[in-house]
Amino acid sequence: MMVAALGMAQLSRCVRLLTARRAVAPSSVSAAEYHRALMLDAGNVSRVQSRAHSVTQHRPPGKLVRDGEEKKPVICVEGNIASGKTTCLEYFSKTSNIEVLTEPVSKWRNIRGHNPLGLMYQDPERWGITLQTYVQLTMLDRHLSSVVNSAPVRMMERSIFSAKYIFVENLFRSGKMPEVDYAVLSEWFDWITANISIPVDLIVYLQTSPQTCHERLKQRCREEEKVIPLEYLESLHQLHEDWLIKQTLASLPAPVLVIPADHDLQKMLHQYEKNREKILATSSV
Ligand SMILES: Nc1ncnc2c1ncn2[C@@H]1O[C@H](COP(=O)(O)OP(=O)(O)O)[C@@H](O)[C@H]1O
Ligand SMILES: Cc1cn([C@H]2C[C@H](O)[C@@H](COP(=O)(O)O)O2)c(=O)[nH]c1=O
Repeated sequence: MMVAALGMAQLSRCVRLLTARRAVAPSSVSAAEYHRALMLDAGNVSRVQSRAHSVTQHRPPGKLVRDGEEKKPVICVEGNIASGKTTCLEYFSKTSNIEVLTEPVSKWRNIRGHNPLGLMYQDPERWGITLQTYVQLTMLDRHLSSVVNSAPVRMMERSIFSAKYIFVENLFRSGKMPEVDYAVLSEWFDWITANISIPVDLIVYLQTSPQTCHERLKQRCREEEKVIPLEYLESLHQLHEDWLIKQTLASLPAPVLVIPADHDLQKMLHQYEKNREKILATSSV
């Protein structure tokens, strides 16, 4: 469908589709078109913050590469807890032909009958390393996962980079992760990123206020997260800003497109439409 012409009625329908989680017939966009458009677009996307990593760097020499890796562009959607990442991914998956990889939260809540996510929130000093080791493994697995369909673009929820730069960093800086745990996780992370090719072509940052996330988090009511205070979201927010806006925290694996995301759902869908070209770099979706 030509989404550029999407009207209010269609947007409302998309809101209903998101709620109902029904499938919509995919449309087509080629990977070659995506690459070309993304390269051409680089100069005139005003809110793309930097271009630290080019789409041509899919196979850096000397790194391990997953068998049969395709040069399918990878977009990572980043943002605070409950900022609307899943909702964003669902919207694009229902209105365009993309492969969507959501965060493996269900694994973090249940590994062989244990719940490392819940344990971490109960006692971060003891269980932070346990959760973050598993997050790092499962996120790496997501990055390296085989292409599951013929969609020319892959959209992922978060990345191995935000797990490290935001969550591990926050645990350590807040004094809730012992230095030795942080050192072990950092060594693992450095080894992985030095030796394994983890291509990311664009980061979409859903920029919210911590207050908005706190409201949405309470509304979502995930059992483990009931203990999260506003201050925790404020710390995570600051790290996101340092990493993706100020670019003082750590290197960026890809350019950043910032989407203000405090708005209600209807307005967010407008925002996604406004940014569709920049995100998917095609007009044929
Ligand atoms: N723009 C929005 N306005 C109000 N509520 C929203 C909006 N986007 C998402 N939500 C709701 O907020 C909660 C968190 O959204 P979700 O997409 O799961 O966030 P994330 O994946 O970033 O944690 C969910 O209950 C979702 O329905
Ligand atoms: C990546 C990552 C996540 N978490 C926690 C934070 C949240 O409670 C969930 C993810 O939920 P979201 O709604 O998708 O934001 O997992 C964590 O503690 N450590 C991490 O590295």
